[in-house]
Amino acid sequence: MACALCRIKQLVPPCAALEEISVSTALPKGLFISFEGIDGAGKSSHIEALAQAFRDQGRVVTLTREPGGTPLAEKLRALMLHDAMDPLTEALIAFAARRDHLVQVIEPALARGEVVISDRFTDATFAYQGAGRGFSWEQLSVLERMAQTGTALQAGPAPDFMREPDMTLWFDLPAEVAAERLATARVPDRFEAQPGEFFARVAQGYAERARTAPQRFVRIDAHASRHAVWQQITQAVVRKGWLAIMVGSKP
Ligand SMILES: Nc1ncnc2c1ncn2[C@@H]1O[C@H](COP(=O)(O)OP(=O)(O)OP(=O)(O)O)[C@@H](O)[C@H]1O
Ligand SMILES: Cc1cn([C@H]2C[C@H](O)[C@@H](COP(=O)(O)O)O2)c(=O)[nH]c1=O
Repeated sequence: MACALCRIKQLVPPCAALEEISVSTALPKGLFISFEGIDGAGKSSHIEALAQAFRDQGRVVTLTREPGGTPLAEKLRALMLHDAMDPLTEALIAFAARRDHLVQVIEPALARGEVVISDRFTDATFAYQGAGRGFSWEQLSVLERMAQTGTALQAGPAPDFMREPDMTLWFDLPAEVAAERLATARVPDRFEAQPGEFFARVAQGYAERARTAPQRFVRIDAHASRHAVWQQITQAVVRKGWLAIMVGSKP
């Protein structure tokens, strides 16, 4: 469609006004943000608030979780959280659920230019099945590559492009503090029922994962007040230029 002046002057190629129109109607870039941390670190207390902050600034948000996010992956979640199994079975189920989640939900939303916020993603598998259960990180890396490659829908990424979050907000909290927070909170699932040493290992696993991807990870000091945690989250996304400064916003 040419602008009014172009039509009158019958200009070909069209003028800058047309370029402006095409720029302004272009899809925003999809963003993929994951929330990570041990059980009880405080992720769920802020995830909806971040989604709302994006909506308030005109973005469409897909809020999702792992394991889960699709009908099939939610069935796999129920198995993972409640049925006894060995560490490799657990890891395979986590990646099977993730593949379905990527193909059915995450990639289509990113291709539509949405903001995808996921309560956990692959770092949880490295932390829980890797550091927590003692499963080899090398082998988890092979599964990661298989499950997260070849899913992108937009033209552009190379065939071997492996989907990862653009930013991971890592809620870092000592295992004993998380345990205190969860003590009265709810009936524990198979993971939440694990002893303190398990969560200490999982917390170390997250720290190790953060060391390997410093450009993606943002450490959130989750031992702070809810308000201070929220400020750290908003600062991280504002610093990236993904949100404008949010004066007086709160979780
Ligand atoms: N900054 C905070 N200070 C004190 N308590 C908090 C803070 N943030 C959350 N909590 C409380 O800690 C408990 C766990 O929080 P929340 O459910 O958000 O954690 P989570 O990381 O989502 O846990 P899970 O991964 O197990 O679902 C809740 O009772 C919540 O009210
Ligand atoms: C993605 C993923 C998750 N887990 C564990 C971590 C938690 O204990 C549960 C999910 O419960 P939440 O209340 O939704 O946080 O699952 C895991 O062990 N491996 C994974 O890949």
